[in-house]
Amino acid sequence: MSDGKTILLVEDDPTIAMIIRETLIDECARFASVASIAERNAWLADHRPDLIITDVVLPDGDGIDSLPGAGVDPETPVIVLSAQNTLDTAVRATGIGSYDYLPKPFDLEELTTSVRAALQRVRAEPAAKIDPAQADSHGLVGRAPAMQAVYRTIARLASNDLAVLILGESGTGKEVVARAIHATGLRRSGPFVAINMAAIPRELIEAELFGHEKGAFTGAHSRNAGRFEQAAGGSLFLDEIGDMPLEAQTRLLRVLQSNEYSTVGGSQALKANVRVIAATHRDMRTLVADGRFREDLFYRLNVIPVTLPPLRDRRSDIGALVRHFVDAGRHSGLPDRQFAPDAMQMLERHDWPGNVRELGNVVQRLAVLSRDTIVSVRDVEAVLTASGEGGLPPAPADSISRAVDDWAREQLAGDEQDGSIHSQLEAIVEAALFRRVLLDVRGNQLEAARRLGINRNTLRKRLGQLDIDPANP
Ligand SMILES: Nc1ncnc2c1ncn2[C@@H]1O[C@H](COP(=O)(O)OP(=O)(O)OP(=O)(O)O)[C@@H](O)[C@H]1O
Repeated sequence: MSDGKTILLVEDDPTIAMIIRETLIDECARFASVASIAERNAWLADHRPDLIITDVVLPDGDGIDSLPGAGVDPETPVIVLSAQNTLDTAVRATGIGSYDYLPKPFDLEELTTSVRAALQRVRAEPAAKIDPAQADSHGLVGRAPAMQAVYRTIARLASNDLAVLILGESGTGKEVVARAIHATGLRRSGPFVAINMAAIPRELIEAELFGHEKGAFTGAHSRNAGRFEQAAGGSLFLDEIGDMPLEAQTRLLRVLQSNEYSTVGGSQALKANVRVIAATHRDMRTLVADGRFREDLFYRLNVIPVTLPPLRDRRSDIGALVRHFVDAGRHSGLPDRQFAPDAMQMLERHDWPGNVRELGNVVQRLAVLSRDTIVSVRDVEAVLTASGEGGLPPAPADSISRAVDDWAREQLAGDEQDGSIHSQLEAIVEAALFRRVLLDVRGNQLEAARRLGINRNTLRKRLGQLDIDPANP
């Protein structure tokens, strides 16, 4: 028990108020409970609480927005309870300097832990003031419990400049979250600059990140600003950080440690003025264990990890996401659609290996393909099975390039580099492609060459080299 402490609860639901009182009565000397903003303000006129616990939606207004004018000592910790459960509420709660934000339904043990910490005044970092007009949900749709932890972390990141690592399967929304972290953070008036480590040839990564001087390497005809310079004052989003080559990792670590960098070919030390937000779909601990990612850089980036749950772990958000994608489609000219209840249930049951991105693609396809304004379960079934078991692959070109990347990594990790890696890959890819096309055209080489868009003689020669029998591929 914290001696002599007073807790004020602002909650209009009498049942919740009673449960909270029962839970916390032994944690304080005095427990006051009010049910509206007017009652709260009247109580505050005569008392000074050591902690305020407040609901957001109250009969006479918003429990967060009305608090700053209520004459409370700004140092008083506030715990916000809300069933609104959006990033907006989490961010606004942080904006008033609240101690904690607990989405409803909340866990009573969690509430007790939070209350004890607040009463001992182990305060969180001072919170940034968020302009309520700016605080929408920053493109993030969904209120499932699994997303609440994400919103709370984003809200806590708003008041500091720490590096962030966003983890999650492909298509779970890592880039949307990176943008939300930027948009709610201290650097929101600065630029948001993104760079994808997997999309840039390894020999160019350092020049892309740090810039280069004129003549630094062949083809460097003029000085070029790197992403660190472009993002100055803002946030730098390093997407697919797990794919960053080791040499670039070493440089990045040095920059994060010293806050200084120099351009490729330059000698002057420049000040790094960015918040680094990194993301990857890869398992970082495996990359570290395999020696493919520097452990010290991993720990430096992993101070505040944000782990995005796969869509199958937040199925209750699927309805809201479907609505969101239908609306987005409508704005870009697609027809408006409703979903029959069983059609929606089928979408909710699906496992979504490509996560939110795959759901977005499927919804937009359904909006186009469905003949009726109401999408039926048959429409959904047809689209989900269109590409065989497991539904639509999220992005075929993407999965091919990732498979190639994994394969190439293994080859390059081997001791022997005989310069045949390109021709080996070509043989693997061509053989698979030729076999599929030959099967499709029942061994007709002329037709196969036509579909492949290559010369018939070239095809015949390659089939010989690859030892493929066109009649029995
Ligand atoms: N919670 C969300 N609310 C609304 N849209 C979302 C949400 N999550 C993801 N999306 C949408 O899904 C698509 C994929 O999201 P995003 O590109 O952020 O995923 P990612 O995790 O970065 O994927 P990858 O690992 O393949 O780069 C985007 O169109 C994005 O707008």
